[in-house]
Amino acid sequence: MIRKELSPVSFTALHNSSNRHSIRFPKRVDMTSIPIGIAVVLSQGRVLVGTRDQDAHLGGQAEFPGGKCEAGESAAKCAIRECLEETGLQVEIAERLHQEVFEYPDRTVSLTFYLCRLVEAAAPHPSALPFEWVELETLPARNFPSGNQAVLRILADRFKSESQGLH
Ligand SMILES: Nc1nc2c([nH]c(=O)n2[C@H]2C[C@H](O)[C@@H](COP(=O)(O)OP(=O)(O)OP(=O)(O)O)O2)c(=O)[nH]1
Repeated sequence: MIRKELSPVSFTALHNSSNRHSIRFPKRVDMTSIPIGIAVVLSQGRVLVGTRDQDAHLGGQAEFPGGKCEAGESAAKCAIRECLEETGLQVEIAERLHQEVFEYPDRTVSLTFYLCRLVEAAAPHPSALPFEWVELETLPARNFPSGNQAVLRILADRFKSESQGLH
């Protein structure tokens, strides 16, 4: 008989009758959240921030450019597309900052935030746009929805630790 060495963990799992025939799934399998791609566009220590339409979900609150992913679209592509549609600015992804499933009272969204930078040649002056450039330090004081609070903390930490800013 070939005796296979088992680690204490797998040995326990194999001999626990309740585990033997069951497959374990993560506690929460998320089937219903709406995927959202969001662009946190940084340029020279400032960030693009807009205000959500009054009649939209979370109307009147601050927002980064972003929106719902189209069928088959990645959150990253969505963030770039939504940013172009909403602000006229072409951006590229620098890194994924944060992802979380957030439950608002009336809907659950899967928010993926990307740190983005402007693509040099395609940057119209944003002063005429509904979005404005705001100093990174002022973000916590703005009226962002609850789903943005974690990413705001991440940005604040990054800004503190990278005293040169996130250019
Ligand atoms: N754009 C954006 N949406 C956010 C942020 N934080 C946050 O919780 N959200 C939520 C609000 C909405 O429930 C959802 C974005 O969906 P949306 O309705 O704006 O998407 P969309 O532009 O595709 O809208 P629509 O044309 O289909 O109405 O994500 C944020 O910083 N930016």
